[in-house]
Formats: sequence, structure tokens, C-alpha cells
Amino acid sequence: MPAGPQNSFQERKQRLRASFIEQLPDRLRQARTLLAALTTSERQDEPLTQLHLIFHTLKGSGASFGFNAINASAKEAEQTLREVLDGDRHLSSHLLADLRRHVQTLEELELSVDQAMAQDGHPCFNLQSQRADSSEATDANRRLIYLCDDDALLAQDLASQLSCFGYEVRPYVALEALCEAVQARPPAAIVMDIMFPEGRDAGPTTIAELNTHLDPPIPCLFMSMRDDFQARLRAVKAGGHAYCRKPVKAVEMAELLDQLTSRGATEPYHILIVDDDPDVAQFYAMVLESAGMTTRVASEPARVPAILEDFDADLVLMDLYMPKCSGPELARVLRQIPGYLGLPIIYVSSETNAQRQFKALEVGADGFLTKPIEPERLVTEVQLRAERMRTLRSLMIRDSLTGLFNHNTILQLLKVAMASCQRTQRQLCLAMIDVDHFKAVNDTHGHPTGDQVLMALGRTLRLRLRESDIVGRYGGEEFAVIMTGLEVDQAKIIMDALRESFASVNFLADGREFHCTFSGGLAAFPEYSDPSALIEAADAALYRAKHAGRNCILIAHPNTAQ
Ligand SMILES: Nc1nc2c(ncn2[C@@H]2O[C@H](COP(=O)(O)OP(=O)(O)OP(=O)(O)O)[C@@H](O)[C@H]2O)c(=O)[nH]1
Repeated sequence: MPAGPQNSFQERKQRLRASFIEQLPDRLRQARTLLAALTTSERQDEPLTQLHLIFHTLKGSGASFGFNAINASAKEAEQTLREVLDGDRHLSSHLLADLRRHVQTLEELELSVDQAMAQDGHPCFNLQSQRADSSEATDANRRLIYLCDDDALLAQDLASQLSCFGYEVRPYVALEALCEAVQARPPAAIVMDIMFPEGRDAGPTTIAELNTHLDPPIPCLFMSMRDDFQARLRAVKAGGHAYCRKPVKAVEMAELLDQLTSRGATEPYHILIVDDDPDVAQFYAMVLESAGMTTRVASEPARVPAILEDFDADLVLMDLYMPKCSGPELARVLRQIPGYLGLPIIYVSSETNAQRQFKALEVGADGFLTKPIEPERLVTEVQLRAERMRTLRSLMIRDSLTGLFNHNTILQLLKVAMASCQRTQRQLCLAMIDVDHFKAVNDTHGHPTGDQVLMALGRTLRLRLRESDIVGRYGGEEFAVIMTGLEVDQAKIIMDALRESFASVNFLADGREFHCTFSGGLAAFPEYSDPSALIEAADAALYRAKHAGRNCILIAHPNTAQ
């Protein structure tokens, strides 16, 4: 059989099952020792609790690794002990004999387990990877757009406008040329006119024809002078995702293209798994990683806060019963740390008692998954909740107009980035930029057009800078950019290129064209060593840039009087 991810998944699963079996004699020995210490004359909560935990773990792990007989026997023993712990049953000699019988059954099962291991007939499962192929080629493809309009000037102009937003746009005037290009290299999306010399609906007709040969079809966005129902209907029937009236606003079109081309490009979800049984934790990690998520495992609840500090978890998957610190206790500890108040916590446990599940949820957890859980279901449940968490968090930390980090977040991120650069002895540059004469834009073209300009600038910054750069809306028409690992002169070259690119964007309002520029101030760490000094210096340099005539970037120097 060829080696592949599915194979290695099965191999790893097999190894985890083997490890579970290896540890089984030890666990059963512990159970025997604890049982021997129990007497009917006096109730001893400590060994009873420990014994309950051993059976509980065997029940859950047995189910997870497909040892059904182990699961069944441990489940009965666990249930008995639960009743004793809850005060519903007395620890009679009959009950102790029953527990010993369970240990014996489990010991016998352990001996016959070699056979069970040989008969590992568990079905393979096909997990859809959340992670998009992150190769450079894929990223380039995601930005490749074909634009087809029989008006050569318009095609050329719109193509250059859209390229200011980070897209590689190839303009085509003839439908035939477009079809040949699509067949040679399919783009991420097509921007298509409706009317051509070939016919009033030739645009949608061509797209419909092209897509019958393509799987999956290429997302398409139509544009036209026409606004009649027939044109819109033809566009929809051809699979059009959006319809823009001409004259087209490049910013709006770029936003639409973002939506069409960004599918699957999300950062993998970060999942922290807390389980005192390392094999079970590894098993969940393996399942989630097979679906493209990034995981960390903690077998010790005490380590969780430290792990969370540098692992930006979207969700915590938590065992319910753990020695020293139970799941609900750990959940409560986390909820008392301000940053983790909204962190989704899901228990995974073989606990089926609804009341106990409810009690565990009461401390502020978000869900309960009952073991054994099918890998597909584990992935779906985790994905759904992690996605919701991302959306909520994004609403909290992002500016609603531009989608960039908001004022508070950018301040917070600047502090973190500076501390990290201090530790790693790297440089950091902060650019504060501000749209020139923005009041005049609002006054002349109206507030909504002003908003479009801010959105355009936000997009230009977001798409043209590196993934590692942090971009935020500092307030009003002022933006902040944090760049790490480069000299201030290099940062100036980058900001100047952005400035020129932004200045070349044609904005349209009521048929009138206009351009905008921005000015910027740059300051660097370690020259300015604390966040407020750095911001103040960049702001002062921005102020000088405005006074120097605007549409330029100036650098702050600590020894120069500002
Ligand atoms: N459309 C829009 N305008 C905003 C927003 N936030 C702030 N503004 C406007 O931005 C303008 C800023 O104007 P000023 O601070 O006078 O500066 P300016 O006209 O850009 O001039 P210089 O910065 O000196 O080049 C004000 O008119 C604000 O109302 C926003 O979210 N949307």
C-alpha cells in the first residue's frame, strides 16, 4: 500500500493503541492495590476517587481506541464507584467482590488484546483538511484575475486599478482570447462584461460555456452599463457571484474579489487538548491535525496557563476527570484570567449523566462531547466552535469599516511586538500615516465616498504588506503599521512604494474622478525604546511630513529636534 497521510494516520493510531495496552497492566495493578486498601467498615474517599478515575479513563480510552470489551467492563465498575461516591450505595463486601471481578476481567482482556490488536479493523476516515495548500504557487493563483471587456481602455484602466489592491489582473478585449487563456491557466476569478460585439448577453453565455468544461467552475463577477432584469438574470444563470454597475468602483470590486478568492485561506485553528492520559490526548491531536488544525497537548492542567500564553488557542478541548485538578476546576481557573473569559472550552468525557454534564458546564464551559467520539464528529464540532470564536474575536478587535485592528488592539500588539523584539534583539519600525486633506474629500464628495477612501487605504496596506506586519486603524483617517526585523530606511522604501501605489488609485464619485494621497511618519525601536515614545516620535514625524507639503514619509531621529 502506498504511504500517505491516511496511512500514517492509521499507523500513529495503531501506535497509540499499543501504548494504551502497554500501560494497561500498570493501571490494573494500581486498581488492585487501591481495592485492597478498601474496607467495608470505613468509607475512604481518596482511594475511591482514584479508583473511579482509573476506571473512568479505561472506559474512555477503551472506547476511543476501539477496545469495546475493555470499555464495557470499565464502564460498569465506574458506574458502581460513582454510586458509592454519590452516597447512593454502600461499600458492601458484595460490591468489593464485584469490583475485583471487573479488575480480573480487565486483566484477562489485557492478555487477549494482542489478538485484538492484530484485528484492527477500524475503518479509515477521510477528513477534509481545513488548511489550504499554502504553497507560493497557490497564493499566486489566488491573486490571478482575468478581466474581459471589449472597451480596451476601460479594461486596461480597471486592471491597473485592481492591481493597486494586490491582484495580478490580465485584461482581455476579445472573448476568444479570454477562453484560450482560461484553458491554458485558470485564474482565481473572472471579471466579465455583459455586452460584446458577439451579442447583448455574450459575456454570460461565454462564462456558462467555459464553466461546463471546468470543475470546479471559476468564480465570476459581472459588470455592465445595463441594469435590466434580463441582464442580471443572465448573469445569475451563468453562475455570476456578483454584478457591478458601470462605472465600476475599484474598491468595491476588490472587496468582492476578496470574497471570491479568499476561500480556504484561513489560518489553521489552534486547539489546546488537556487530558491526563497522554495517549488519548495524542489521539485527538492526531485527528485534529489530520483535518489541518494546529494542536498543543497538556497532560498536566497546571501547565495550561503557561501554554496559553504563547499558543493563541481558538478552543480548549478538556478532559472532565483528572487527578489534582478536574476539568471544571481548570475551566474556573481560566475564566478568572481576564484574557480567557471568552475562550471556548469543550469537555470530552465518557460521562453520560446529564446532571453531571450540566454541572460541569455551569462553570462556564461551552459544550460537552461524549466519548467515544467519531473522528469526523470531533473535527466538525471543534471546527464549528473555533470558527464562531474567530468571528466573535474579530468583531472585538477589528475596526468595522476597514477590517483592520482597532485602536486598542494595535496599542496592545505594539507592546507585545516591542517586548518580543527586545527579547530577540530585532528592530521594529512604526509608521503612522494619515490621509491628506481628507476633510476636503468628505466635504466635496460626501462621507460615504470618504469611507471608500479609508477602505481602499486599509486594503492597500493589508494586501501589500507582509503577513507578519501589523496594520491598524489608529483613529479617523490615521493608520498605524508595525513592521519587524527591518531597518527604518527599508521601511521607508516600503512605505514610499505604498504611498505611490495609493496615489495612483482613481476614485470615482458621481462620475467625477479624484485621487488621494497620504503622509507618514516613521520611528524605530530600539532608538525609541518604549511604546508611547515610539508612537509620539512617529506622530511628530507625520506632523512634519504634513508641514513639508504632504504626500511624503519622514523618519524620526532621536537626536534631531522635532
Ligand atoms: N468619511 C469619513 N470621514 C472621517 C472618518 N473619521 C474621521 N473622518 C473625517 O476626517 C477628517 C479629518 O480632517 P482633518 O483632521 O482636518 O485633516 P485633513 O483634512 O485630512 O487634513 P490634513 O491631515 O492636514 O492633510 C474630518 O473631517 C473627519 O470628520 C470616517 O470614518 N469616515
